[in-house]
Amino acid sequence: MDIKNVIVIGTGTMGQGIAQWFLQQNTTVEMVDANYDFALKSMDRIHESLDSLVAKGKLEAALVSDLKKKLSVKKLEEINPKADLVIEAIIEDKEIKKDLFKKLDELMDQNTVLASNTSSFPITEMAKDLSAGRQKKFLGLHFFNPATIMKLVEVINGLETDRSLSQEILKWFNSKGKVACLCGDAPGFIVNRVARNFYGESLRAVGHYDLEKIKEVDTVMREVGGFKMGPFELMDLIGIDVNLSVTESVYRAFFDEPRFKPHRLQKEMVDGKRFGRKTKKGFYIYE
Ligand SMILES: C[C@H](O)CC(=O)SCCNC(=O)CCNC(=O)[C@H](O)C(C)(C)COP(=O)(O)OP(=O)(O)OC[C@H]1O[C@@H](n2cnc3c(N)ncnc32)[C@H](O)[C@@H]1OP(=O)(O)O
Repeated sequence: MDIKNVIVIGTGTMGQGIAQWFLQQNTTVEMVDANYDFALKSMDRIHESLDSLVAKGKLEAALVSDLKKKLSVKKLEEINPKADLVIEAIIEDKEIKKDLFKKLDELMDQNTVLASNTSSFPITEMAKDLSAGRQKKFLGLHFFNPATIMKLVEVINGLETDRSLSQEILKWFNSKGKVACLCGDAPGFIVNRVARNFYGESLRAVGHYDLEKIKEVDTVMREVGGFKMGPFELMDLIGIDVNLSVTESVYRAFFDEPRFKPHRLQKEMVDGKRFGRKTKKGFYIYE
């Protein structure tokens, strides 16, 4: 199989990274966002990112000029109905995602594959209101931030997903340098489930906002634990708001299992609009 045309819906941090990664595979990418101007800004940021790869000598200027022509911003009703793949990377709200997929089910050709980049919602449940044919062509494709760099892609089958399709997609990603792995359709899949305790225990260890303790935990996990980033640095990268909604969703999906319980400090940070790097203020301040 080959993926030549992709539509990415939702152009926040993840959607933007996913769109850029596909573009760099020479795929035609259409970006859609409920806020059209925001999508245009995301396209500008992809252009800037590609230009910086040219400046670093990692990509040829001529190639980047060709790639930019393959990237566009569209309204939902204008997208190519025959695209190979649509990836949804919108807000982590199950009902909003399900409504979008119902619209896409009608809009898109029967051969188009629909995928969700959900961090935590079960794929079978997301697919259940779609037509029987589409349920076979619906799966989870979960990328990691920054999507242009992080190799892992979790591939998740719903109960009805055509197994040969997910195997083909898995092979396609691996042939493009990603490390794709098949995960069970369990809340949080693999990484976001295991990582709940990385964040949760760290939050419980500091208890309340205390920058010195936060730095201490991060330093220990990075320098001694061998993690690329400490838990608080990583929450700032992912977005503390995004991380809280993933925590709440995993917690609820496991019937309020105490080990996945969100921490009050996460909520306090979100209430204070300290979302992390994207607002220049999270556990750390970014000038
Ligand atoms: C919530 C979701 O459902 C799931 C998730 O996304 S969970 C989060 C998963 N992500 C992680 O665990 C990230 C862990 N951190 C890392 O891997 C690394 O620290 C990192 C890749 C972010 C940065 O790498 P590091 O070597 O520490 O720093 P640095 O030297 O500044 O950057 C390395 C390269 O990454 C690039 N980079 C850094 N941050 C970036 C970002 N946010 N976006 C795009 N590129 C970035 C840099 O430009 C640099 O590129 P270059 O080699 O061409 O110069």
